[in-house]
Amino acid sequence: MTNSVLHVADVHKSFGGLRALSDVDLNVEEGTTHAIIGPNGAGKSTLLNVCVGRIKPDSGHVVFNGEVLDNHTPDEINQLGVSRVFQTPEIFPDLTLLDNVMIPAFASRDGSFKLRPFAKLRHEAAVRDEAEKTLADVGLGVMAEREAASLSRGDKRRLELAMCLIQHPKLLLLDEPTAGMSRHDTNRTVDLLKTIKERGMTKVIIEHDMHVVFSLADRISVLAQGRIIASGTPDEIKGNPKVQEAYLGGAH
Ligand SMILES: Nc1ncnc2c1ncn2[C@@H]1O[C@H](COP(=O)(O)OP(=O)(O)OP(=O)(O)O)[C@@H](O)[C@H]1O
Repeated sequence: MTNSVLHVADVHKSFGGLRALSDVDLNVEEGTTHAIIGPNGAGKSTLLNVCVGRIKPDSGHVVFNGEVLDNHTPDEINQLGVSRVFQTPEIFPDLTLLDNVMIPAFASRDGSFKLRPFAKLRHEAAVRDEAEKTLADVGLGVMAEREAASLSRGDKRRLELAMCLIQHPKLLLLDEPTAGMSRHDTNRTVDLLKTIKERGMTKVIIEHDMHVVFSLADRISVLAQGRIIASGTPDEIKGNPKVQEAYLGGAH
């Protein structure tokens, strides 16, 4: 029997007169990679923001691992095991890569990092080892002592991914992880995400690059004008005329 890690139930969200999400239902099964695709402005980022508690829906619910998230802050949702890689990487530019990865590791081991940041130094050696290993996993091992500001855009995204992975999230949400990357960097990122998939981590990925989507996704949901117009396996989505009309046959 499959196990739903993330359940989005009948979510609505408007910004003023604009309906960004209407009647959105989504089920993400444990260990799968679920892609959300759709044209620009379809509501994909809004949906991820609702899932991580950055945007509160007007109605409907998000349930993670059986827990209703309605009243949880983004920090609490992160502590429950949900991590997100943003469209614009959220890193500490003045710190080294190693420090960037150690910070969320302290947070996930000891509760909110903001509370007692340096009371946790006894863990430092173990955390440092794991941070070095995680940087190596994402291909940034040799740059561990460099300042994060000096990285290329693609490497910043890989760094942010390392910052998520070290938290061992149950659910990883990726908002256009290959946007702006060269084909070479995109392929490296796809390989990395495949490795993570082999470890059984559940992922939701927003992506415009269909090569990436069809390389990684077990299931795909298509958003258009704030509504899910189709959900299914990659083959079902490829053959769905509504999807071809709304998305695949369009500008993308
Ligand atoms: N904070 C906000 N205030 C007002 N309107 C917003 C806000 N956030 C998003 N929107 C609008 O909601 C709609 C959905 O935006 P969203 O960013 O979720 O789409 P998207 O599918 O992620 O688009 P893209 O692929 O271009 O990133 C758009 O019309 C956008 O302009």
